[in-house]
Amino acid sequence: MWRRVASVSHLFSHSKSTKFNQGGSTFKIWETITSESEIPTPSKGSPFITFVLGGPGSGKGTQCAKIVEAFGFTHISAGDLLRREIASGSAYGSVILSTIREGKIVPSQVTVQLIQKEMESSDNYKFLIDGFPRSEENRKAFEQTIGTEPDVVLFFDCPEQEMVKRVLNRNQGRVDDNIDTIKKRLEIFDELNWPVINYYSLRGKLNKINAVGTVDEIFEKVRPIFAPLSK
Ligand SMILES: Nc1ncnc2c1ncn2[C@@H]1O[C@H](COP(=O)(O)OP(=O)(O)O)[C@@H](O)[C@H]1O
Ligand SMILES: O=c1ccn([C@@H]2O[C@H](COP(=O)(O)OP(=O)(O)O)[C@@H](O)[C@H]2O)c(=O)[nH]1
Ligand SMILES: [Mg+2]
Repeated sequence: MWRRVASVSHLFSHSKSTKFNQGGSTFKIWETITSESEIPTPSKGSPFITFVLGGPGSGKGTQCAKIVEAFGFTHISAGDLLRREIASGSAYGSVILSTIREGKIVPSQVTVQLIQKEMESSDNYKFLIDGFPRSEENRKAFEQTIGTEPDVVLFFDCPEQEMVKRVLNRNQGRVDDNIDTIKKRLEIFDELNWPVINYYSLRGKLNKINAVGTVDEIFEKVRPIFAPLSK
């Protein structure tokens, strides 16, 4: 089993920043330019962790599938783990279901434990953690339990109108893909996910990707970030 010995700090250089306003505060997001020399060499002795952030319907899961195919990551979708937990009839099932139905965030302890189990049972060392952390509390709980920070953070930046349209057309029979829950999820995203995005931006780890366009067009913006990694 892998265990990270020391955390890798700044992996990317930054060339350009954009300022924006959110909830009355000004945030700065770095547009990241990557180059081969800036990517750490992952080794089988320690995990290489990518957090994949973005609002509901921004295309996280879709792009994760492309990254898995091209770069051999193991995809861990926090939402899928929680849905699997409901389906398995676990003791937490009913709490998770009502939380998801209300568009709220499941207690960190539950989600982190599921992610940890998934990581530890994998033979791979390259992980895409999709849809997590959704709050600062999530982020801190992961760091404390797993004992490391992510190596790379992707943020799929998508206008609300486009996210709503995509979620309403998703057709996966999810209890939370209806207009009322989507509104709630977007509110929670604005309130709790932006601080996480800002945190990684300040730490120089954020890769903001414009999530409007075709799936392939967006993947062409993702590919250079991982290009130095072999499959
Ligand atoms: N670039 C895109 N353009 C249009 N539709 C997309 C795009 N990427 C994903 N979708 C569709 O939008 C819906 C939400 O995508 P998904 O990957 O599940 O997003 P997320 O995991 O961020 O909620 C899915 O039905 C998916 O097929
Ligand atoms: O770390 C997580 C991930 C998901 N969720 C819950 O699961 C729902 C669906 O998450 P998922 O990532 O599958 O949704 P997506 O953003 O992909 O539409 C969220 O709205 C939350 O209620 C959560 O509580 N914690
Ligand atoms: Mg998803």
